[in-house]
Amino acid sequence: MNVAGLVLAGGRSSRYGKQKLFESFHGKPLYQQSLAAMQNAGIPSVYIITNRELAPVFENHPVIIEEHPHGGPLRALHKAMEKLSEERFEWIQTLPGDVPFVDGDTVRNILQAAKQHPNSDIILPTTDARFQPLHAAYHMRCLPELRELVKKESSMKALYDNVKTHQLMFPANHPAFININRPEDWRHEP
Ligand SMILES: Nc1nc2c(ncn2[C@@H]2O[C@H](COP(=O)(O)OP(=O)(O)OP(=O)(O)O)[C@@H](O)[C@H]2O)c(=O)[nH]1
Repeated sequence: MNVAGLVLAGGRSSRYGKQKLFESFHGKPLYQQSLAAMQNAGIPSVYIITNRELAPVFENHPVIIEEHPHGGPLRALHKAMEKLSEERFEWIQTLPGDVPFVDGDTVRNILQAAKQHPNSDIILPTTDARFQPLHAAYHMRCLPELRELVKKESSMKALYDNVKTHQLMFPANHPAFININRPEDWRHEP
């Protein structure tokens, strides 16, 4: 299976008060936990999608730059899929960049489900009855639907409602899905 990793790293961090992705966690910028999780899961090609303003900070890493900053995850996924559609990839595995406890096993489980359900278009993790579309695997077959939804300014939910989505259940309170929105969220270490 040919998989590209994609770390979503172009948010505003308005609730955090400054860019949370570069906060130090275990001596490294927070977003690097997501890169490490992808690499530990055996994904050799991992891209960061971000905007023009933040891009220079990721200087040593392959970056995809959005034309319109802060367009949200659906637009970011669309941009990355267009960009990578000429390459050999079948799936794009996404991760947000603000998840300190994400790990390779979680990503490996999602990709295992992709192998077991080859006709699915999305492997959508679900925990505590909540969908986790920023931690999902998207088959390249989603591209035509993504093009339509971006024109309509739809949300991520519209995508997983409109294509063949396989839900993958994770236990409640799974640490890989804890994200940092505000400075006080660091208190909730698992
Ligand atoms: N590339 C890209 N990443 C995004 C975008 N919006 C959010 N993200 C990323 O998605 C993850 C979750 O983001 P959120 O916490 O929902 O949004 P945020 O804009 O970072 O923060 P708030 O302004 O507080 O909502 C983070 O890693 C963000 O950097 C976007 O428009 N483009």
